[in-house]
Amino acid sequence: MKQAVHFGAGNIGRGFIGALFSQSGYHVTFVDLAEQIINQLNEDHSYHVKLATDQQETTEINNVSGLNNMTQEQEVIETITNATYLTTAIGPNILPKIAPLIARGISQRVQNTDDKLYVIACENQIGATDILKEHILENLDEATKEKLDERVYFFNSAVDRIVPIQDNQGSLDVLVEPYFEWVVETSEDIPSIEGMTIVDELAPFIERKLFTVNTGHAVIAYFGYIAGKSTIDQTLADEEITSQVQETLKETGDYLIQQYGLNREEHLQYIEKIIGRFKNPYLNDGVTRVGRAPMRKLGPEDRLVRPATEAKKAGLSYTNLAKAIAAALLFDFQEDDEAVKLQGMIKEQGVAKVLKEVSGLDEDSGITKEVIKHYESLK
Ligand SMILES: NC(=O)c1ccc[n+]([C@@H]2O[C@H](COP(=O)([O-])OP(=O)(O)OC[C@H]3O[C@@H](n4cnc5c(N)ncnc54)[C@H](O)[C@@H]3O)[C@@H](O)[C@H]2O)c1
Ligand SMILES: O=P(O)(O)OC[C@@H](O)[C@@H](O)[C@H](O)[C@H](O)CO
Repeated sequence: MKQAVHFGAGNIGRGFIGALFSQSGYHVTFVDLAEQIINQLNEDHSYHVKLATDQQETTEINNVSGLNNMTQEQEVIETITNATYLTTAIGPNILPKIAPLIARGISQRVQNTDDKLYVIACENQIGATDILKEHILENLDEATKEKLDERVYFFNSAVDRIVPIQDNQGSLDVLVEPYFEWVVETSEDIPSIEGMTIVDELAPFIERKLFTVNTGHAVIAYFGYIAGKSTIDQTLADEEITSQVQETLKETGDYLIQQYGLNREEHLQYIEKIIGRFKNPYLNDGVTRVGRAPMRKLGPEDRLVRPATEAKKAGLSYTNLAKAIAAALLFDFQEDDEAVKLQGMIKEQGVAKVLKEVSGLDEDSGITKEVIKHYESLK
């Protein structure tokens, strides 16, 4: 049986990427440090993906197993040696941590076989596979690096499916929204995977996704949090916040339309479809999940700051994006390590210095001034 090894047996791992490999006839080995999930995968060898709809249509996912990357390094290396695909959905900040083990797997593999391995990071981050590749290369010797050509391929991708935190302790089953899109950038003729879309150029797809789905989501999460809401769909019942989302997505939309020559009508329909997805009442998706890791989300290339800087460069409006950045700076959820750290930094250094350090924005830039104005009125 063809083999896929997937790092991150969490919501997207089990609920989307791993499920597509299994449905395409692969055995999927999930690699994770969550001992309970790994044990259960090895006991059950299957789980269910349930759609967040009225009917809860359910698909059984088979041929799955698990390995713990902390305690079963040698087994992970063996699995990489035999795999066709190596994917991740583990969180952008974790990629540097898993790269050394992947590098060891690749080193052993290229000694043993000329078969091709396709590496794809499925994270909400522009160029995530390129970043993972850099970390892997740092851990390879020159002889191995020379053997990568035509043996190990690295493809960037964009991944879209809302999978909330699961409310079913002790079960591997995953509730997911019906919609999904997995776009992979390559010109190679690669083994086909059900549900994977191949494109020559990823930039318009990942930017459209990140700066519409994830920007919109972040706006709802941060304004919802401030308003004391607990879920995304509940927050959208607030008309003021819904209109804030629409105004912000008009700003990212104007940038995307100009940058990629998108059709305005089609893009407006894309926005409406996404807002419809956010309203799904069966998902029960928490504002604290969607707002998680605010320092990552305030990064210079991420969903709030990048469209604001691009809009500014293009002479377009960015005031609603600045307001969303201000709302993100007020996300003080105590169970989120980045939120706690960010609040400490703001207290110590003030907003302008934090925006410089976290978002790469100059202290006297127009965006920083606009963010501070909104921050003062929101707090
Ligand atoms: N959930 C979604 O709606 C969604 C949609 C699209 C993309 N994504 C992206 O997919 C990625 C994963 O998100 P998720 O929602 O599935 O998160 P998640 O927390 O459900 O899953 C992450 C998994 O990684 C594991 N992990 C963390 N650190 C690890 C380490 N050092 N070694 C091994 N395993 C480790 C965790 O135990 C967990 O099982 C993120 O980049 C996210 O942005 C998520
Ligand atoms: O995963 P994050 O933390 O980058 O972003 C939170 C959500 O916006 C995200 O997980 C979406 O649900 C997902 O990107 C939908 O495709």
